[in-house]
Amino acid sequence: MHTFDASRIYIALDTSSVEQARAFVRELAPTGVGFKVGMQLFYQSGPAFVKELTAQGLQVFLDLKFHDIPNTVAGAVQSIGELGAAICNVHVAGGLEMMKRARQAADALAQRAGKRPQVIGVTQLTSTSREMMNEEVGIPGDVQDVVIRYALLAQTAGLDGVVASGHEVRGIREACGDDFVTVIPGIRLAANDSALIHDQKRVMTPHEAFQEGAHAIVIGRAVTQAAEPRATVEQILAAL
Ligand SMILES: O=c1ccn([C@@H]2O[C@H](COP(=O)(O)O)[C@@H](O)[C@H]2O)c(=O)[nH]1
Repeated sequence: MHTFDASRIYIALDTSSVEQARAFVRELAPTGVGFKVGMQLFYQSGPAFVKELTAQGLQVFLDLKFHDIPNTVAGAVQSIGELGAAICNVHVAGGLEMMKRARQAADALAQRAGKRPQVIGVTQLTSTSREMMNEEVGIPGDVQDVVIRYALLAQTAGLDGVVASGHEVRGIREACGDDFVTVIPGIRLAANDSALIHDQKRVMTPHEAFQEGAHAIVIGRAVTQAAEPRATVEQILAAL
């Protein structure tokens, strides 16, 4: 039996079929974890699968990373609002006005339905390295500095928090305060095993991310591609 609040861990359901996703949910829900539905699953299973999860009382992070003009993003938040997800997200790079409109749409939902998802901003993807950011995308400086700047902008817009890597959590908490939510993907069980890091660049173990002060973490392949996903989650929880 573990004392750690398992709902601070979201398992990324990046599966190629809804049946596969359901099988993971059946196996892992008893551990108390939440689930992240991203583009791969949402674009095939649609809102119905999100509702299916929230109707069971499961905690869902709907990771669709909206990035469009303010009016369209506000409409998107309104559309997904009634699915009952705990968290949804937008790209900070969409700008202040876009983020404000996303938050307003969530507030309008709270007025109508009595609750709303937390709206958080994606800073720099955990698959982005300093070289990629500087040379490919053309944003100069340290990733950490850019992420903190984005986090401050997200906070100014009224967002509840950000998605970042574990390497930036401490800086975000210092800049934005302890209540500003940090949700951390790029989680690997052995951060120094390059074969298991896949396309991620800024990685950390669950223990390290929570030590840094993460509010929640996202784990995908380290669990879903494990030989025994349930035992892997239990081991992570026991170590926390
Ligand atoms: O910066 C980001 C934002 C989102 N993600 C998402 O998290 C999971 C991570 O999956 P792993 O298999 O654990 O790498 C995935 O769904 C991404 O879309 C992210 O990795 N980084």
